Amino acid sequence: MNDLTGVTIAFDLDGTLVDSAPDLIGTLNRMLAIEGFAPVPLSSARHLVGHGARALLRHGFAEAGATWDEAARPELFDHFIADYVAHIDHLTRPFEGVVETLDALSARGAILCVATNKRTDLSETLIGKLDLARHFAVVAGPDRVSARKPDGAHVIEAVQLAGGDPARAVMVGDASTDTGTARNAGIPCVVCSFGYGDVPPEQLGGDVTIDRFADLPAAVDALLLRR
Ligand SMILES: O=C(O)COP(=O)(O)O
Ligand SMILES: [Mg+2]
Repeated sequence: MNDLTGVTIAFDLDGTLVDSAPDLIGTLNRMLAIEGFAPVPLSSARHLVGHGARALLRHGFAEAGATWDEAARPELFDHFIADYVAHIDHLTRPFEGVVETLDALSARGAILCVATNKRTDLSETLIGKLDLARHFAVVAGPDRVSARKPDGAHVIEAVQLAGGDPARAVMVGDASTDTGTARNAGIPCVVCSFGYGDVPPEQLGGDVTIDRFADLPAAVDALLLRR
């Protein structure tokens, strides 16, 4: 096993480290119920997670036949956040193998950080409640950096905040936002097929696809060898 000292691995959060769709869609469905609309099924709505809360609301409302008009009803967004915070870890769990794999990568010297389109405060709350905080040098939501994914600046600045070198970084994600970020930043990308991607994983434009989180170290080794 190679030494990973000097390598930084930047993780997407929703759909990559944690299976958070049940709680996010739960909040979406409680809001739809208040507005008098039927819930959207988890199976058809999970691919909406990964582009931030506003995108989830806009597309989730559309899927239910409702209209998300934040300009007319700004209180709805605050309601979404309050409801989500109240339920943030009810059903959400790390994907299988996450804790052991992060420990193994850290033990080999890698710096780990998070680059997510979920707001930093919500991300830190969730990561704390799931007892994952010790793994990460920094958790960077879009509000902690100068631009949000798929802008490459999001992952570059997250890696720098973690004390790492973007020239020796790898992105790990589940959606087009992540592969786009990696491409824009000029860093390689591992795609997690078990996440919330909206197209088949091999069409996302990543460098390696993994079907289990535990396969990540081998994927990182393969990418670093290729470089
Ligand atoms: O959609 C979100 O809330 C953020 O999702 P991400 O962690 O996949 O970037
Ligand atoms: Mg994601």
